[in-house]
Amino acid sequence: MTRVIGLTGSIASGKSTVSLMFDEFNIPVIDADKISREVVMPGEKAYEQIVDTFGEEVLREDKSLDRKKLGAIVFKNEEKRQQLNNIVHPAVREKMLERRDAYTTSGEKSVVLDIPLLFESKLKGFVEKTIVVYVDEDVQLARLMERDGYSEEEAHQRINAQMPVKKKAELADAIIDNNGTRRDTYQQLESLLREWEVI
Ligand SMILES: CC(C)(COP(=O)(O)OP(=O)(O)OC[C@H]1O[C@@H](n2cnc3c(N)ncnc32)[C@H](O)[C@@H]1O)[C@@H](O)C(=O)NCCC(=O)NCCS
Ligand SMILES: Nc1ncnc2c1ncn2[C@@H]1O[C@H](COP(=O)(O)OP(=O)(O)OP(=O)(O)O)[C@@H](O)[C@H]1O
Repeated sequence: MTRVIGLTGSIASGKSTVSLMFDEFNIPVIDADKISREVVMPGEKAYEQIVDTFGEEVLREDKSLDRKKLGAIVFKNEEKRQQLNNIVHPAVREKMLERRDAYTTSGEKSVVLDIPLLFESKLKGFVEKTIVVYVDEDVQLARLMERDGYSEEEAHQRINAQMPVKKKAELADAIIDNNGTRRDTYQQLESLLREWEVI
């Protein structure tokens, strides 16, 4: 039986950083953010729906999606964000499940689903156990502003678009505290996977 683990956290809490660490244990990761980019490529159904809903002004000259522009619209306006979610999420869910099922069918020992909105979108049923990558809010804000060059206001808008990471930590089966060094984080992950007998 394949162990299906859900990995989540809040924006810039360190999901991708932890996600990469699973490579070292040869555990495959299905990345919802990555899939959400695939399903909005020109020609895809979700792409057409986004253009119909938000207009040509969210496109670049080459007709690909201008993610910065769309982000600036949806993180300022909850109703618009909901509209975008209603377009993108069903397509992401379908692809994620297809890939999860391919791993379970091929008899993989374990697989990780990296889903930023695991709790918000009520996807807990997709996985057996959940890990939340936790950081304190001041660390999260600083790392987000540093990584993406957002102003404090833009960074707050994005953080506020999700359930607070503290609340996610309360819902998790396990918490990885990513306030320290990457090495500290790696060690927590390794001991958790040993405890769960995944490695
Ligand atoms: C708005 C978009 C175009 C901005 O793209 P951009 O390249 O700037 O950001 P990216 O996709 O890398 O997302 C970065 C982080 O933002 C957060 N985030 C993204 N979308 C959302 C959302 N709808 N609600 C709350 N947080 C979100 C996540 O933590 C994600 O890891 C893009 O995020 C998007 O299409 N979002 C809707 C789909 C979605 O919910 N994706 C996240 C989970 S599948
Ligand atoms: N332990 C750490 N020490 C220092 N910097 C870190 C640490 N963990 C992550 N970072 C940095 O913080 C930023 C956010 O991390 P990461 O991209 O992994 O977050 P994320 O949760 O995947 O974000 P998103 O939700 O936007 O996809 C990155 O610039 C990353 O390099």
